[in-house]
Order: sequence, then C-alpha cells, then structure tokens
Amino acid sequence: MSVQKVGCSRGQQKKVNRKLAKFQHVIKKEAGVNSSPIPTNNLAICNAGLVNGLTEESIFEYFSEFGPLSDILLLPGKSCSFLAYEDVKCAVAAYNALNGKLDIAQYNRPIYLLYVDQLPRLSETTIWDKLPPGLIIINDFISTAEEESLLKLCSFRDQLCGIMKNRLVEHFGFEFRYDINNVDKDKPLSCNVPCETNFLWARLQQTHPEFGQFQPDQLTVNCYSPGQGIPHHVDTHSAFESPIMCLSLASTIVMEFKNEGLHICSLLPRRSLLIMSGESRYNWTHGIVPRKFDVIRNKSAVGFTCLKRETRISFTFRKVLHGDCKCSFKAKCDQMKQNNINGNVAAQLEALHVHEVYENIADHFSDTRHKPWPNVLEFVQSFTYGDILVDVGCGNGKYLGHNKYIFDIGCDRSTGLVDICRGKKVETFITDCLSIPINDQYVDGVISIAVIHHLATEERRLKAIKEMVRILRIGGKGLIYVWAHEQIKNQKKSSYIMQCRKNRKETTLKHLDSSEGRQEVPLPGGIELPVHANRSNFKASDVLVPWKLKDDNKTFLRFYHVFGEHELEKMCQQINNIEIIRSYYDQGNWCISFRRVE
Ligand SMILES: O=C(O)CCC(=O)C(=O)O
Ligand SMILES: [Fe+2]
Ligand SMILES: [Zn+2]
Repeated sequence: MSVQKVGCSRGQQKKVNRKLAKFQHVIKKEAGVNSSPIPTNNLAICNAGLVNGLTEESIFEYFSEFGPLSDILLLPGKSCSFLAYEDVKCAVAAYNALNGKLDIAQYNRPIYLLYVDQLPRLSETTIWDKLPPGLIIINDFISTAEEESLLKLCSFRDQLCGIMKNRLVEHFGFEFRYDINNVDKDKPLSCNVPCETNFLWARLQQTHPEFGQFQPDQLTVNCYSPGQGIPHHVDTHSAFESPIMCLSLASTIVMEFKNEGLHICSLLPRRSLLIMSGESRYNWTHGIVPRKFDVIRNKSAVGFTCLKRETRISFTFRKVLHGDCKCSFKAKCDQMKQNNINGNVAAQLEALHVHEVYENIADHFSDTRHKPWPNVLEFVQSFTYGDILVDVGCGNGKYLGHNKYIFDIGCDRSTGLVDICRGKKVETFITDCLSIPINDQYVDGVISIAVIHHLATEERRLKAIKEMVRILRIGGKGLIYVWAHEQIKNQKKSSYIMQCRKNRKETTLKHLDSSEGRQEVPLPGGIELPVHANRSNFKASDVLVPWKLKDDNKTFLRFYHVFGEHELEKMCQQINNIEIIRSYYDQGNWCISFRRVE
C-alpha cells in the first residue's frame, strides 16, 4: 500500500508517512473503510473525532475554504471523522494544505488525512427518530423562570445527599437505596416531595389527562457534571408504580433506551419532561453514557454532530408501590422473580442454599448454638413418663436430653449435624422433614424449631407441618418456631439483632457481618433474591442470609422465608385436625403450639 506524499521536509515526511501507515489500520478497524492510494472526493481525519471534542462546525470552518463540502460525518465514540467534497480537486487542495499541519481540535497535535473509497456506513442498530412504546417527551414543559426556582429546591447539602461514583443525588419523600435498589417503604423521610412541584401535575393534566392522577411521593434529584452518567437500569418494579417522570434542568442530554437488541438514543432537551409508562417504564432500560459531549443527529438527519454537556440536574418523580407489581413484563420484574419459586425450583434452591450450606457450616454452626430458648424448654419439659418426642430438624440437638422421663429423638437433613448429635450421645436419624419415616399417630410430641422457614414455597412449608401432624397421636402436642419478618417489635429489638453484637465481641464470630444487596450467584430457575444484611430488619420475605465461616473467609448464603405476623397461624388454621393452643412472638420468631384433635 502506498502512502500519499505530503509537502514538507524529508525527515518530517518520513514521520508523517509512518503515522499514515498506522492510521490506515485505525480507520479500517474503527470505521470499516479503506484508504485509497489515489486521490478521491472523500477524506478521513484519522486522529480527530467526537471523542476528542471535534465538532461538525469546526470541520466546516477549516475545510470549506477549499470548496463545497457534500458531507461531514462524525462517529459516536470514535476518534476519527470523515468529510466529502463535491469535487476531487478540492479534496486534493485540502489534503495538501492541511495534512500533518493543522491543529483542528486545538489539542496541540496536527491532524492526519487519508483519501478513502467511501464514507463509512452508520450502524443500523442505533435508532434516533423513534421512541420506546409508552415514552413521551414534552419539550419546553417549564419556563426558564420556573427552571430557576425549581433548581433552588435542591440543596445537595443535607445528610441525604450521597456522593455517588457518578453523580450527586438527593432524595425527598423516601430515600432510594442503591444498595438494595429499593426504598424503605415503612421509613418515609422527614422531607416530603416539595409542594412547589405541584404545578407540574396540574399543567400535565391539561395536555395529558391520562396522567392527571399522577401524584408522586418520591423525588430523586440527580446532578450530573459533564462526563458523568447513570448506568443502564429499569427502575425497580417492586419499588415504584408507573408512570415515572423526569424533568431535565440546566442542560440538554442524550438518554439511551435499550430492549432486546434495540438501542434508541433520544435527546432530552433542557426544560423538557420525560414520561416513562407502560412498556418503556417496565421493559426498557434507560441510561446516560458518561461523557462530556453528546452525539446528536444533524437536522438534515445525515451524520452527527456533538453537543457540549453542561451540568445537568434532573428531577425524577415517582410513586412508591404498595403491594405487588402487577406488570406483564416478567423478564425485567424483580417482584416476579422473587415470587416465581415453583416446587421444582424450590427443591433445587433448598439443596444448594440450605442443605449444602449446613453440610459446610455444621461445626461452626453448632459452636454458636448452645442455649435452649426457655419457652421451647418449657414445652419439652411438659411431657411426662414414657412420652415419645420427636425434634424435626434438631440441628446440633440442643433440645434433646432435657427431660429424663421421656424418649426423645431428633432428626435432621444434615449429615454433619446428625454426626455432632451422635457425638453427644443423643438419638438422631437423617431424614427430610417433608417425609418422616415414622408411622401415623405414633408420637406424643413434636417440635420443629427454626426449620420450616428454610422451605422455599408455602406449599412445601404446609406439607412439612402436615407431616408433623401426621405422626402425632390424637391429643399429642406440637410446637413450631419460624423466623419472623419483624425483628423489631413494640420498639424492642429481637435477640437476633441484639445478640449479634454481643456474640461478635465475646466469641469474635465473623459470620454475622455482611452487607446487603442482590445475590450475585445465579439461582435455580433464574430467580433473584435479595441478600439480607445481618443485624438488620428484613426487607423482603424470601431472602438469602449470609453465613461467614470462622476460619476461612468463605461466605455461604442460606435461603430463608421469614414469616409475617399471623402467617404461620393462618397456615395452621388450614389444617383441620389440629387446634392451636398458643400463638406468640418469641425472640424474633413466630411460634405456634397446637394439639392434634382427630
Ligand atoms: O437523570 C435522569 O433523567 C434519570 C434518573 C434515573 O433514571 C433514576 O434516578 O432512576
Ligand atoms: Fe431510572
Ligand atoms: Zn414488574
């Protein structure tokens, strides 16, 4: 391949030729075009483009003096750009005058030019003229005076203004927590959505009555300096209703929307209102690429130019969702993923995130389980001469051997834990609580402490209770403990929340330390579950609770379904042949004692 001659000294010429030889490969790789050994109408500017701040205007300014231009093409994310002259003579004149000399982008470097066969073809995957379904942009929604007064509402001063990696944020009404991608629905902030924003909804009612009912109770103010952005995301379904409204203040910006290979770029002009509803709210991601310039389509719809970003402030107005998300966009619905545990997935989830975990942590777990809970002990001691008592899911056997008049026997799913029991000389066998190898109506008592919350569907939890009832003789008694969703009750923290600190000090147990978030390991059936932060109140009913092993740094995630108030009671009420003796809350657990009646 030959390289075009440049009018300069021999030494300089050599240097230029070396550079041009390199740039032939760059433009081929970046834009898919071939350089031409003979002059053509088309020139590539090899080392200046949108990424280093080149604008269509400056190309026009420098190159049009050699003759009329027929095209200018700047490419998103590229450091090369292209132009075409109507006449090849003009291209030659520009080439000879500017190659290796002109500092077009004002960054103290000369530009390098190559003749090319043709201008690159634009990627067809990015769409500019359409909007995702359900998305509306209302230009000039507010005046400049209104923009100014709205900007005064955000202070970025108080403690709720978090400094994020990418931008400044401030929340009103409810804090949006980026660690759990949700809001604490039972913890509203003291500062409501400012009433100075109410005029927006009255105005919207006039032109878009379908959104007339919109009354947000949550506002997130984002402040983006040039160069900052927000990663692609769907606003958490379980957190907010539809629609979501974003007001753009102080700078125009390009927002991108993506869904199944489609990629739409759209301009959010300063003072415009963006409305995301329906599919655009639930099924498309939105994001802002962190950059200092936005690439926007020319008015002629041929080629692009770039627009310098200013600091942009956006007001995102949302309404907190109470209850479940009812959308029909399963793939993007966090709620659906949480609720989507079917029987098959449940068994796999329990195998991986209950059984396997207990096998791995058995010794360490056992070291932390010594003291029997008094109410359970009292129940165990209520049995008399010759009674048979079974502890379903006996763990390390801490409730066995406390009543010398009875025959008590434990069972557990974990080989490791049953081994520990054997070492203590208490009777145990290995079984699954869903099918206990004991005849119907055989025993006088059954206890199951902190076990059935490890079952992943209500159906399986109910089956486990029915299995305990099955082996109980008529008149026999049972006791069930499950972990409660409510760990702080009547302003009192449960022993779980309290104990953790104590344990940490006394025995330097590290397993209770963790931070909350979404699980990163893939779960069976593609479900997603939040990872619970130990020592905190539960944010969801189905969660993964971390267990950090004492000796190595390994963390295991145990599945839990934490029970809401009355949930266990309601399940027991579905079982005809029992009568509830006592239903109570004990140390962060919901508890039921019952009697078999027929
Ligand atoms: O800045 C914006 O317009 C969008 C902000 C956003 O998407 C969010 O906070 O969820
Ligand atoms: Fe968002
Ligand atoms: Zn949803």
